[in-house]
Amino acid sequence: MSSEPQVPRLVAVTRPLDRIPDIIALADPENPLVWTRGDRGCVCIGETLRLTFTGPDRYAEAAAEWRRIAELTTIDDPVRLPGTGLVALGTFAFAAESGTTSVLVVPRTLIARHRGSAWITEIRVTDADGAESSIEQLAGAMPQLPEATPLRPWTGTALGTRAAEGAPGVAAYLDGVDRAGALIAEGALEKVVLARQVAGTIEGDADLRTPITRLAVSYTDCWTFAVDGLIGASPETLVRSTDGAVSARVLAGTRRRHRDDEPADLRARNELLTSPKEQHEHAFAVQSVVTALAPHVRSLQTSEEPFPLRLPNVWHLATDLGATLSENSSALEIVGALHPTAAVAGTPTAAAIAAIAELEPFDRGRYAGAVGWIDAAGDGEWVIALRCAQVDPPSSGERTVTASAGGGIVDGSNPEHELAETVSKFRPVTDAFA
Ligand SMILES: C=C(O[C@H]1C=CC=C(C(=O)O)[C@@H]1O)C(=O)O
Repeated sequence: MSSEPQVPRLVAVTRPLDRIPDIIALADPENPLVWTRGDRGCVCIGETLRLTFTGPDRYAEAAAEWRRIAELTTIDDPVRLPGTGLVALGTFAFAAESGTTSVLVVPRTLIARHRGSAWITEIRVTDADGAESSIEQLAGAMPQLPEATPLRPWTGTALGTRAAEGAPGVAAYLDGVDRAGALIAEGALEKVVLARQVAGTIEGDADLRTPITRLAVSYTDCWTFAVDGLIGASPETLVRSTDGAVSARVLAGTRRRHRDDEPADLRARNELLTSPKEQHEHAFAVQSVVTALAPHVRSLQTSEEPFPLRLPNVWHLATDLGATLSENSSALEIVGALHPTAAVAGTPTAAAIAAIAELEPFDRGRYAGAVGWIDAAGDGEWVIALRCAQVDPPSSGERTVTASAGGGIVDGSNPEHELAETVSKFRPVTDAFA
């Protein structure tokens, strides 16, 4: 259900910057809003609008509301690059019945770079912000690049040992994988993705730019994000949509990296590429994306066979997809059509979701949902919220950090191996918050 029954009228002004900003350094240390990969990305300072959504129609309602807002927004944007003009960042809950809200945040100030170009965007509500309300006034008072505040020392936390409240411990997770295997053997479903959660605490005023920087520096093939307390670095692109061109990267199938032992690392890679079980698990994920994307696109092409994607912690089987939009769908509408893919739910989808509800006795929150951004044209980039943790607001001088990781269970999955795989998948977050 939408929290904003009346459609606000916004103004957005973008101007080029003559200096390339350090995106992460400019983020609010305690409430960072960041989206970055390599020489691209943005940081947002302040909020002009926050839209919240819950329930089974959260993606569709967000997409419809964004369309209405974008139509009514006055934009002054001479830069005209992906992500200039009006933009919102968002993070969505995995499950329809989740107690966690899904949000779209329209920033007050957005500072971004795209390779050698950089810009600043200011966004306001026209009829609520007094002197700043008209586009002329906003354009006449554009701020310069702000100075970053100094980084505060990081004290860290040992994430990874304590199960999150209400989440299964190691024994319960192993039992869940066993029971999933039994459901698959009975023919109730073919694949289900089971996750577990671990928790830790950080100081209430911890400077979150440290874990974000660590993720961005180490996971250069991933999108590093910080949206409404959800912080992570995801390798899996749900959809990237630019001027009618759509792309996606599907991942499923994993082996731990052996970074200190090259022969063992190559063996792990080759095992992954030749394992019928991993190929099978991967094929379900690709099929789910192709089926969901097909009605919205034409000329859908995929890489011929899965390729090995090397990340610092794991190898993944990966398939890249490209297509052309056949209708005027926005990135959020495509996200709604794709979620949840078999990389995070299973096959068939409904049976997998039911099995997750039965075998995973906790709310995934935004883990395995979508996180990304959208602009006024409906273009954007959305990834699956993997390799991430939710940082709660401070309470009694501390903030709880809850990290989630899971893996696909198919016929022949071994519970101990699945457990080890979750440990490898937690590593980006446990290292970042260490
Ligand atoms: C569910 C997760 O990863 C998915 C993405 C890549 C590989 C996966 C796998 O091999 O099971 C999972 O489908 C996770 O990281 O929590």
